[in-house]
Amino acid sequence: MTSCLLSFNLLPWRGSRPLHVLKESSIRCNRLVHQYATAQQSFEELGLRRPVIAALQEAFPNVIRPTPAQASFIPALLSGKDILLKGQTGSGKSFGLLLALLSLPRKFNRVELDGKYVKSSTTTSLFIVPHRDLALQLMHWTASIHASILQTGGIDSVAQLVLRGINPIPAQVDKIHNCSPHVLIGTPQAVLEALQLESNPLKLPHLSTIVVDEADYLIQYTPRAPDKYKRDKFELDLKRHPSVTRQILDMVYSPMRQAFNKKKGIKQAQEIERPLKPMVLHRPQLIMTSATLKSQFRYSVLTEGGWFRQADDKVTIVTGSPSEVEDANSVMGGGSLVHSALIVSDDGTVRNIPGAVDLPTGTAETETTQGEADQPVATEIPPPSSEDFDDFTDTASPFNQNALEAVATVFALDVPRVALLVLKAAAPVRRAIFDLRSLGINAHGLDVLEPQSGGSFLLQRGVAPEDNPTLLVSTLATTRGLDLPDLTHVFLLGAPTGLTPDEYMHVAGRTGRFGKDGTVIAVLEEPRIVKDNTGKTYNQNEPRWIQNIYTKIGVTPRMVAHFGNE
Ligand SMILES: Nc1ncnc2c1ncn2[C@@H]1O[C@H](COP(=O)(O)OP(=O)(O)OP(=O)(O)O)[C@@H](O)[C@H]1O
Repeated sequence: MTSCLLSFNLLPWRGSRPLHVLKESSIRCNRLVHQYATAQQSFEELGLRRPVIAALQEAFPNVIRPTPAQASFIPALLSGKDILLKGQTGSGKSFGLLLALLSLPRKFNRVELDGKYVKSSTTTSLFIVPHRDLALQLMHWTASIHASILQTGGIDSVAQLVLRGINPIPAQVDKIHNCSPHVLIGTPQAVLEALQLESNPLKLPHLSTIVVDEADYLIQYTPRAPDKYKRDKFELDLKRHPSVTRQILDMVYSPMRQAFNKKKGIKQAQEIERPLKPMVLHRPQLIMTSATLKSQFRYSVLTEGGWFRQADDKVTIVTGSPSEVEDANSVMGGGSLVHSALIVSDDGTVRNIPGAVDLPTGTAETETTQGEADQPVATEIPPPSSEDFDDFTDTASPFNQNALEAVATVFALDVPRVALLVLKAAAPVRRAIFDLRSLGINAHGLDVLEPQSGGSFLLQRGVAPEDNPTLLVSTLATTRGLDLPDLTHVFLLGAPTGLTPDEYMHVAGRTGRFGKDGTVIAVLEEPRIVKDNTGKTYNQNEPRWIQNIYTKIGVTPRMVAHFGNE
């Protein structure tokens, strides 16, 4: 406890929050984003604390001024507003949110120490992310910034993790209990487990802020189905089996809603107004973000959950799209993404998808209008724990070897340093690595904790040697939000039925970030009849599925030069 009491001074800014500086309905708000996007504000002007900015400049000298997205949401966050934030992949959302959370005034409790009551810092914000590697990435950014603050205290008082599969949750909770971090970063399942412990030190309703990153992945929502019966059924399922993140948010916001409703006799979820007692009054500011927050998601979380404040001027909706980006080189997410797809026949021949063109085409990521019934379901899948791979020589591979060979060919010819191969959500990563290594590829499971397996690219911004490029292998479940600055190519192995344009865009968005170019190549099987797990047969047409996605996101595929189109 003592070290923590000493080190909370690390973040000494305790000025009162400015009053709501932005007054906008969601529509007016979009205009405001546009205005911000062209303004050349500094981090200081946005309200970040000076020590945080100084440490940022020391730790990340390339981060000179805010991105348009950051310029839009940082002032809103610091003014205490709830925020729904949609911004292009690689536009600095997670990074900027972290900077803003580090700039929030620290919260304090009175605790008994040696018979006296002293002020002790408590956790100020909770940052919920979908998977372990993203949590580790945020922690690494925080640690780099913290290391650059001259007036040092322990990193534990600034940020801590709550994650499954590293230390037992009770041990992590004890650490939080002994020294509350300013920002707690965790995955939903681990946070829920921590909350369910008797010794739970996380007083969620006392937090200043809760951030849900990749929110449309973590929170299911009622689809825009034309059929009322289907909608009602979906709603009922949601109530019966809420996702873990829904459960966490309900734990925080439902009691307040009920208290308010009881007091006011109002049935609908309402904003808790000033006249209530302070204990009931406080509700953590809520921020949800993703590159793909569809209007139906926004509507759903703003109305159904009862989590967001209801008053218009207390919720900021920030939506970003490439059309708002005027100078591609001056902002992130402005690089050009090239999309390609290869079709692999059973005889091993490989051709480009019909309609692929020979000329470079820019990206045109637009909001999609597809039905939203196929939402991805967030699952926490542990990454491969070790690089000592089993010998699979005597067992049949579930992977199409011709498809892996196509990946290996493009990788060998085109990838200068590092590429990412994304498999279906539950695919056996270790087996894929074994197969790729048999083809002579320097393949590793993407694992932030292993330097060879992504850690050096992800955390230390290391540069992969050109003489032996690396192919990192991960799954659709574990790539969201990850930032691999050196990445030039993303391979998507197959197009699982149900892959949504949103999921595709998140995968594609691992490259082509901060003004750099990137290439996304889907490697697909010929249309065929396949059996599902229950033995039922269905038509699998991966090329058509990907073509539909291209149409919905408005891109024209480009030919991969080494292969023909017949
Ligand atoms: N203002 C800035 N100037 C330059 N680089 C920045 C700035 N802000 C963030 N970055 C860098 O941009 C990268 C991407 O940021 P981040 O992961 O936050 O993007 P994102 O919008 O959350 O992406 P995604 O939607 O894919 O999760 C990081 O490497 C970060 O260091």
